[in-house]
Amino acid sequence: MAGDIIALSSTGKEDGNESQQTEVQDASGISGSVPEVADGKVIREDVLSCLSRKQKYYRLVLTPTELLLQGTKNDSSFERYSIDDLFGCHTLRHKQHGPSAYVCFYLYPRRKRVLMSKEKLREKVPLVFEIRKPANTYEENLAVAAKWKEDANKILRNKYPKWQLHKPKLTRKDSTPDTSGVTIMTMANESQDPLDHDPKIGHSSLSLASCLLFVRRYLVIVNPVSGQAKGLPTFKEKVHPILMEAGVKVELLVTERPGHARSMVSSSNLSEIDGIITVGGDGLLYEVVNGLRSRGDSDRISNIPLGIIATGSGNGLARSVAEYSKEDADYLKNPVLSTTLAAARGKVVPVNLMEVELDGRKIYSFLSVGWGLLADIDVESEVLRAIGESRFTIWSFLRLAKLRHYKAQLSYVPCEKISRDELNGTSRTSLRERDPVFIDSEFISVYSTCQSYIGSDLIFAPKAQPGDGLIHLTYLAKDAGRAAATQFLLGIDKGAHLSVSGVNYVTVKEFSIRCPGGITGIVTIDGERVTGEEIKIKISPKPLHVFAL
Ligand SMILES: Nc1ncnc2c1ncn2[C@@H]1O[C@H](COP(=O)(O)OP(=O)(O)OP(=O)(O)O)[C@@H](O)[C@H]1O
Repeated sequence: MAGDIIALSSTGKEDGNESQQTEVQDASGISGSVPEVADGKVIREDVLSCLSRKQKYYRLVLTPTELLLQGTKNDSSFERYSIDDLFGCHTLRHKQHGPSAYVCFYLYPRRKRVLMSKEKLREKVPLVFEIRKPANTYEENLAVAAKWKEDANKILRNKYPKWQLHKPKLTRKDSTPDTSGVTIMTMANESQDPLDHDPKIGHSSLSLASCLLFVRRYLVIVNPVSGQAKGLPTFKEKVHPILMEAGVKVELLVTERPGHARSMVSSSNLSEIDGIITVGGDGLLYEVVNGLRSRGDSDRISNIPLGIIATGSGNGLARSVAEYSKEDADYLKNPVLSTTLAAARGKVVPVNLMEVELDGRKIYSFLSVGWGLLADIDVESEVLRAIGESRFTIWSFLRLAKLRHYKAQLSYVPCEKISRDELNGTSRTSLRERDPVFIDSEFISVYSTCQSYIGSDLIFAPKAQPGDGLIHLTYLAKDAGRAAATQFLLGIDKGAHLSVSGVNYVTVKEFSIRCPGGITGIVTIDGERVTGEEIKIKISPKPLHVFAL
């Protein structure tokens, strides 16, 4: 622990005053001026002792867009961190109650992991600085540390306005939402500490200096049996610490049975909840989306942003959202970190949602509606669940060997994006609708999605864009034959299935399937089996809002 620091200078420029060129001479040996910064503003700067680095002293500079570190005497270059990579800031104190206070910045920048590789991936870089002026009491040092924290959090709040939701209500004692008999644990309280046992900081002797000012409140729903049944430990060890760093207060629901999440979300008081995070797969998310949309109360509640921590065996929406926000590489390497940071950041993207009408019932689908070959494989291969993902390959061969055809009338309204050139600056709607199409035939498969990926590595609609209002529909009629069906299945992991001869691909705003005497065969909505006479699907006018970086 740094113990002999003397005469540190500090410059705090409240409310974005003009930058001053400040000379610093102190025990650190760092001298020189505050750098010219890109946006011309220095909000706060100081020379401080850094606990999370081997080198002790750094000049630390906070601007509205960057955190800069100058480490070496007479070195005018600065290590630069974008504010976009800052996910939280807290003040800390030593557990032995010395006079020093500390400020910690939680950064997750992209860095090269392997020396020769060009690939940069997100990685935690916590920066802990000691505030200790010779004559100051702990309270006085804490006041200086708190200024850094306030300034950093103010920048984040200005940049990400969702951070300010419900702020006035957060000062009162914890209250668990009315959960209609469902047990929800309040996870975070003053004694919990995102730093505890953090090996990257290497100072388990530090704890939070004052109680966390929670700026947002999330309901986290964990399916403990999803994927490899590691949902709960994953949440506790990898997700919750990052949410705490970002000042998120967590209400936790661990599901006990199928349908639990849906009943909880559809009936509880969610008025103080700023986001719902699912830790599981698409099945858990399906329950949450339908539970939310079944509520009769305000649009704000049914449109609460959703976060998806992908720990299930099917994570199509999480993968699609990572692609929309250009976080693919990070997602593929570490889906839990990538999706947790998105939830912690609080930024959202609009995501297409389909409204499915099935014999008078309304069901919401964020991923896919399938009938025929793909739906058969998805559902019937459940009997081989124990063997993992290879169940799909085995069942595909079985179904191709005994190809089935289903008689129906498929109708759809083709719809496409109007190019920017055609729009030419006018405020016309960007979708063009064409005349309805009716096809009476025997079908091998009808499959639709409104996202790019339908599984972690199945790119079904490469051209899908977030919230573009389009359903991507494919169908194979009987005369396409087995060869086309085989090519179709083989091409899905690369998006090559759409160019197979005999595969029809259209973008639509609505479609329906009618069978004489009711739909035969299996119909799936987001992988869940449904039954009915007639099914009508259209794009929902209200998209989902999903956390994305
Ligand atoms: N505690 C529980 N016990 C058993 N099933 C549950 C529980 N909680 C939720 N479920 C059900 O588990 C199903 C699958 O959940 P989820 O999508 O999170 O995991 P998954 O591993 O991706 O599963 P799948 O491969 O079936 O999609 C959901 O339909 C949900 O209703």
